[in-house]
Amino acid sequence: MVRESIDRIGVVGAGTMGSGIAQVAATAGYDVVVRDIDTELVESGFDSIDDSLERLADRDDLAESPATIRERIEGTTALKALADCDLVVEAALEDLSVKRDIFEELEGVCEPSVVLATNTSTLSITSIASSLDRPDRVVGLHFMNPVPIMEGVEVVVGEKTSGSTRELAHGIAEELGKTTWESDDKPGFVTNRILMPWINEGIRAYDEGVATKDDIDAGMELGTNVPMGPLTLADHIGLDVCLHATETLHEELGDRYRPAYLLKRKVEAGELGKKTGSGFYEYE
Ligand SMILES: NC(=O)c1ccc[n+]([C@@H]2O[C@H](COP(=O)([O-])OP(=O)(O)OC[C@H]3O[C@@H](n4cnc5c(N)ncnc54)[C@H](O)[C@@H]3O)[C@@H](O)[C@H]2O)c1
Repeated sequence: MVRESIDRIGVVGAGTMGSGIAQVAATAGYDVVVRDIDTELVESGFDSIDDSLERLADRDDLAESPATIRERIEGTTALKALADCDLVVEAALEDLSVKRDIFEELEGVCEPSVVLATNTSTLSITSIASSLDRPDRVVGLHFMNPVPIMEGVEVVVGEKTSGSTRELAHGIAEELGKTTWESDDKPGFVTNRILMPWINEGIRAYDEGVATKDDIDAGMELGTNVPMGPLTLADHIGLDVCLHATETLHEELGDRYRPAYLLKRKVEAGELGKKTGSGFYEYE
C-alpha cells in the first residue's frame, strides 16, 4: 500500500518546473522541501517562486500572503532531507541516467510507502523505475509550464505502477487545484506525442518557405484557435527542450518524428528561444 495522508512534499530540482511545483504545493497548504545540487540553484528557485507569488498577489489570485506561503518551503542540497516527506516529485534534468540515479537514492532515503513521482516530459516511467525494489510506487506526474498557471496535469502509468499509486497521483494533483488526465507509458504520453510533431512541422514549414514565421503562427492561431502558433510556442518552451523531446520520440517511434533541420541548427547556434533572447523571434 502507499501512504495516503500527505502533509509534506519533497521536490527534486529547483529549476523551472521544480520551483513551480514547490510553489503550488505550498500555496495549497503543504509543507515543502526542495532539493537541488547546489545552494545557488536552490536560491535561484526561490527567486522564481518569490517573483511568481508577487505577480499572483498583485492580481488578487492568492488566498494568503506570499510570505505565509513562502514560509512553508525549505531549500536543501541534501537528498536525505527528503526522508520525512510523504510524497516526492522529481523535476530534475530530462536525462534517463540522472533520473535513475535520483530514484535509486530516493528509494534508500524515503519510507517504502512513499510515492515517488516524476515530472518527465518524454522518458519512460517504467525505465526510470526499472532498477528499484518497489517500482509499483513510481508514477508520472507531468505538470505543464508555467506550473502555477496551467491547469492540467498528465498522470502517466508505468508497467509496474500500482492502482493505489495511480489513485494517489490523481488525488494529489486535484488537491493542488489541477485537473488530470491519464496516459499509458508510451513515448511522449498524450501531450508531447502530439505537440512535438506539430511544432516540428511548423519549423519545417518555415524552413521550406511555406510562409513567414509570423504568418505560420497567425495561420495556426487564427485558423485553429490555439493561443500560440508553433514557432512562438517553441521559443517559450525552449528550442533545446523541443529538440531533446523530438529526438527521444524519433528514437522510440521512428522517422515521422525526425527533428526539423532548422531546429537542430538553431540549437547549435545557441538560439534557444525566449530564455536566450532569441529563437525564431527576438526578445528584450
Ligand atoms: N520546462 C518545461 O516546459 C517542462 C514541462 C513539463 C515537464 N518538464 C520536465 O520537468 C523536468 C525539469 O525540467 P525544467 O524545465 O524544470 O529543467 P531545469 O533545467 O529548469 O531544472 C532542472 C533542475 O534540476 C537540477 N538537478 C539536476 N540534477 C539534480 C539532482 N541529482 N538532484 C536535484 N536536482 C538536480 C538542476 O540543477 C536544475 O536546477 C524535466 O524532466 C523536463 O522534461 C519540463
